[in-house]
Amino acid sequence: MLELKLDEVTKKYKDNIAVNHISAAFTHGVYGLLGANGAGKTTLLRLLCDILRPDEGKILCNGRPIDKLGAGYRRYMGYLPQDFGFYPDFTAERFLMYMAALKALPVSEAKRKTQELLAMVGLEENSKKKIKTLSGGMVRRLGIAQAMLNDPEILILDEPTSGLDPKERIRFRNIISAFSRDRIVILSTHIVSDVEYIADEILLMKGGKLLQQGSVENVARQVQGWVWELAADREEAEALNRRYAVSSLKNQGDKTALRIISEDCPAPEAVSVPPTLEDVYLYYFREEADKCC
Ligand SMILES: Nc1ncnc2c1ncn2[C@@H]1O[C@H](COP(=O)(O)OP(=O)(O)OP(=O)(O)O)[C@@H](O)[C@H]1O
Repeated sequence: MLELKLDEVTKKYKDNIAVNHISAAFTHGVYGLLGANGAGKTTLLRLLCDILRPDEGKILCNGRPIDKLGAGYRRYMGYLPQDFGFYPDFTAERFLMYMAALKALPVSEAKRKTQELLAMVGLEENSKKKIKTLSGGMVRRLGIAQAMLNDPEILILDEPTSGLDPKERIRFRNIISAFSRDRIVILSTHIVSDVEYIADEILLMKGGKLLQQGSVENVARQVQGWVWELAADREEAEALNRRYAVSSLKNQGDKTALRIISEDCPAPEAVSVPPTLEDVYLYYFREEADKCC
């Protein structure tokens, strides 16, 4: 079984520590790298792909440093960068054939894989269209397909679901779940629901550090006893919203239903409820959530 290991890996951009002494291990399954903008996700994924080299620490594949494995390691690897480059005048099909050639696939296999992947990501009807005429979601799906051309043992996807509509997100989840059997899939996102249902493990990153790693249930357990629900009148709801991290707020007649993350009980009528991954995310990233919403 393949094992990828990060051992105290650090990467700096001048004085900015983008990845700060991260240790983690990956065997087969889906790993969801979750963090707000600037958490260091892209840098970590680029390190795992051997595009960047760590300033400190080691990355090992089956016990061997990946920089020593070189091309041998990259053969194992499929990568979808955050902004993947393509030729806008190529058709989807031609682009996949071209990428297959870069990955040194024999022509007959490239043809077979191209058709198989176009069908898998739901682009067969658009295969002869130029990429510049495809929607953002379709281009993203094409990016996912190109990352899978060489049947990689390690698939690394940077924000694969950005630009996908809800239907495309579900299709993506199903593709990844099926693909991840016996392989390592690591994907980054700041959208909790994208990884909540498919990730075997969650890695929560903030400020270059790994805050948590574990199953969805175990990570969610970090805020066990700190998630509360209550119904309040409008004025009280507004006051609670200013004071606490509120993960949901719904109007229900003349009352407002709130879900609050707080180490202390926010109001006598509040009831403790089981935590979700979304609650954990809000607990750790409240400032970021406040900034963006
Ligand atoms: N090439 C670079 N040169 C200098 N600083 C960089 C570079 N790339 C990233 N950074 C900085 O490193 C930190 C981590 O960035 P990174 O892109 O890895 O985070 P991220 O979690 O992927 O964020 P996002 O979701 O916005 O892509 C940020 O402070 C960012 O500004």
